[in-house]
Amino acid sequence: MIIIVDLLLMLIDLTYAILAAVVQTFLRPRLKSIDGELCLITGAGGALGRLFALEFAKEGARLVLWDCNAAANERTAQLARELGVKVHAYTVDLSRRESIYETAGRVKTEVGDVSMLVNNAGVVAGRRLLECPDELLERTLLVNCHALFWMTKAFLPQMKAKNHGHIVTVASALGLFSTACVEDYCASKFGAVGFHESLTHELLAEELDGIKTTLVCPYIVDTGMFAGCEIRKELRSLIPPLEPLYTVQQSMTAILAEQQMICIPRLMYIPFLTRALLPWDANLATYRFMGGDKCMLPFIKNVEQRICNGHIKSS
Ligand SMILES: NC(=O)C1=CN([C@@H]2O[C@H](COP(=O)(O)OP(=O)(O)OC[C@H]3O[C@@H](n4cnc5c(N)ncnc54)[C@H](OP(=O)(O)O)[C@@H]3O)[C@@H](O)[C@H]2O)C=CC1
Ligand SMILES: CC1=C(/C=C/C(C)=C/C=C/C(C)=C/C=O)C(C)(C)CCC1
Repeated sequence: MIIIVDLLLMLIDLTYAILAAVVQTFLRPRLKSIDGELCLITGAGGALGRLFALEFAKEGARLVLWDCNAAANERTAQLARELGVKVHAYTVDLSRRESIYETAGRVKTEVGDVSMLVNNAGVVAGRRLLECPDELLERTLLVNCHALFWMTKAFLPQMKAKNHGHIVTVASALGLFSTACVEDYCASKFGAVGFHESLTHELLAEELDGIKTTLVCPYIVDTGMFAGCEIRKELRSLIPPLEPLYTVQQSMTAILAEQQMICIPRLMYIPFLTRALLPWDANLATYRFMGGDKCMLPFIKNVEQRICNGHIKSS
């Protein structure tokens, strides 16, 4: 008898959740205030990280900026300070667990409790699997995936103590569906998506409803990280690479609306769904038609060229 009641309650919840999601698609979401929150952004010296920092600064958040590139990070810090917020920049190597824990300890004593964590830093090997040095493949997993464990272990306890916080995972469309020649990246971003989902379940199971999570899954963004990656010529104007500022503004709206997940552009929900719904060969046929199967080849060529020209190291 109890199971029948539970089943009915579940069906009501399910219907409500679907209707709410449909309605929210058409309504302007209510955005929360983050004025005075302490927000830590990783990869803050990079393209999206810098824009995230400036958007959080505009919302009045105090910033803690992490990056391995001290000069680029300091530049972001300067730009954010010009917007009138307090900024603390730290040089850290996210591929090293001890570096994360040590820097997290310094943040706790020197600045205070972080209430918003934006795990944005990311890398890609950009080589064919069989030609890629092992260390480079490992680095992608360490930075894009393992660092999420250590960052969360370092900062979640403070959030739990107050039942207040927000953890943002910048993953990728390539964490939801995959393509050729980016095995390291897809493995790490699928890992990041799984991490985000499991953490979200854990927080809800513990009734820590004051700690929010948001997963950000963009398509190619014009930051240079995937320079050369392209789909079939005729379809490029239909799904062009994203502008970095647009990507960050869309992500900010999702974060401030406490949205669980965002695909940018929305069109990316389609390959995400079809990957699960259609047979492998049907997906393959659409990938081939759209040039999704070989989209990374010019990117890999580009990286090879930059190695030849000495612009990047071979290992
Ligand atoms: N660009 C794109 O097309 C897309 C990007 N994304 C994701 O968005 C995020 C930001 O990407 P984007 O801004 O384009 O990339 P960038 O390369 O511009 O920025 C990444 C930043 O992270 C830093 N970083 C790299 N490794 C480490 C490390 N071990 N420790 C500390 N910092 C590190 C980089 O430093 P340095 O430059 O010195 O290496 C850089 O400043 C990434 O997670 C990426 O995977 C998702 C979808 C599409
Ligand atoms: C595979 C594939 C596509 C191409 C996707 C691309 C090119 C994604 C690139 C993403 C990047 C660079 C993410 C970085 O984090 C299409 C055309 C949407 C159709 C469906 C299959």
